[in-house]
Amino acid sequence: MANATGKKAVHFGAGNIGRGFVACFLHNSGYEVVFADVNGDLIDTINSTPSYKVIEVGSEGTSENVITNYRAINSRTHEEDLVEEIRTADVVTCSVGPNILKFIAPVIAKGIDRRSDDETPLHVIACENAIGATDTLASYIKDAKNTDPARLETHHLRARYANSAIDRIVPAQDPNAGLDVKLEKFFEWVVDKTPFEDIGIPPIEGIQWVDNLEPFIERKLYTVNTGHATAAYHGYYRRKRTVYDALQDKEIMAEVRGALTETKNLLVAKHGIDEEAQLAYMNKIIKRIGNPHLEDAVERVGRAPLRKLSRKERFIGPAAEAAENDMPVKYLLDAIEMTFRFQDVEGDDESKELSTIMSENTPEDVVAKVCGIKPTEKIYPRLVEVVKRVQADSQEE
Ligand SMILES: NC(=O)c1ccc[n+]([C@@H]2O[C@H](COP(=O)([O-])OP(=O)(O)OC[C@H]3O[C@@H](n4cnc5c(N)ncnc54)[C@H](O)[C@@H]3O)[C@@H](O)[C@H]2O)c1
Ligand SMILES: O=P(O)(O)OC[C@@H](O)[C@@H](O)[C@H](O)[C@H](O)CO
Repeated sequence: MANATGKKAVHFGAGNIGRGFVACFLHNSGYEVVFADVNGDLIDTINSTPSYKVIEVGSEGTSENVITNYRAINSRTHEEDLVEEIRTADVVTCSVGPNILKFIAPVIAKGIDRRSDDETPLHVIACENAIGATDTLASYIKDAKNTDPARLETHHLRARYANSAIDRIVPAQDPNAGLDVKLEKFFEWVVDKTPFEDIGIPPIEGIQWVDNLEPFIERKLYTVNTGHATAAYHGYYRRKRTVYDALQDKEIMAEVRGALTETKNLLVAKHGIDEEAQLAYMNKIIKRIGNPHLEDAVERVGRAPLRKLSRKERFIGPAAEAAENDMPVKYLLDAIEMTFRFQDVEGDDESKELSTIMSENTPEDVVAKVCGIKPTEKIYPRLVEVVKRVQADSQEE
């Protein structure tokens, strides 16, 4: 909905990818950005800082982008203000983490419900590392707890939802850097255009609009994130500080190449991606995650191991599907084992929960609960063996 000052986007999650990528592209496309977050200090800093820098770093040197025209609202303490912003926004985006989508859904539902059926519907795009993240958000928004079932029939007149695949490495930032964000130069933001076709796609420069997102999101998650996480978990186990440090170790590099060769075989067979093109993509990704300028800590990349060990995620997703098709999964299983060993890491609640789950459950129950894999699936006995090995080592320690 265009207002007197131009286009407006509400973005949930003013963290690394939010400030460094999504808001930067929205700003460069002429949007005013209203950040919604729950971190009070961050909200205050955003509201008292009129501009911040997005700093791209790489072997080609450094370049800077200055971001202005934004505000922030605390979604915990100022819900009514946020509902009004959503009522009058053109776009809602988010990068809060896949497990947080259920918490942001109620306020988005209220904002959508207040919109007029006669205006252009709100464009909603979740920017998370997860397959179908916008669909997940939409299902929470449309849940009877958040939207009156009687209003669902006309909901499409007030909001439309498009899945996306977002790719840019944004490491944890220097705590003294204020709002500035240091990140890699490379970016890719691919969005399904089909839900917006009859209402017009939002004019966000840099988005690649596609008809079929599945190959893009699977290629991204099963290459960038599988490779990144493989390096991080092997690196954590071998006490490396950053992903760059991990990749200097020849054995870890071989594990990363092995895992990405296994996902390459699956992606080529499943989506008909050209093998040479996927090999080139894989090599480019290995170079990107090994960017020495990013200082990307293994703990950030390995964060939330329970999420990363879940059914549709970067390891279990491709490993289960490849095993079902009798394709090799040795390196993926090595990486899965390292993920199960990522326990009790300071500042990572899921790594603590993982430790409890591992100590209180049989290997079979762990595979069922954590990975969502059934005994009838071909990968099942191999995962049980992995869990047994990790549990046995924990008992010895
Ligand atoms: N950092 C990257 O390289 C990168 C790249 C692509 C995609 N992503 C994805 O983007 C998402 C965010 O990652 P990040 O690295 O920016 O994390 P981050 O921790 O830097 O940012 C998350 C932000 O969400 C906020 N938040 C938490 N709960 C909230 C709530 N209920 N309402 C509003 N805000 C809330 C946090 O306060 C924080 O500011 C994840 O899904 C991640 O997988 C990250
Ligand atoms: O954000 P996560 O926890 O899903 O994964 C950690 C990193 O692999 C991820 O943030 C990458 O930096 C990003 O996906 C690159 O596009």
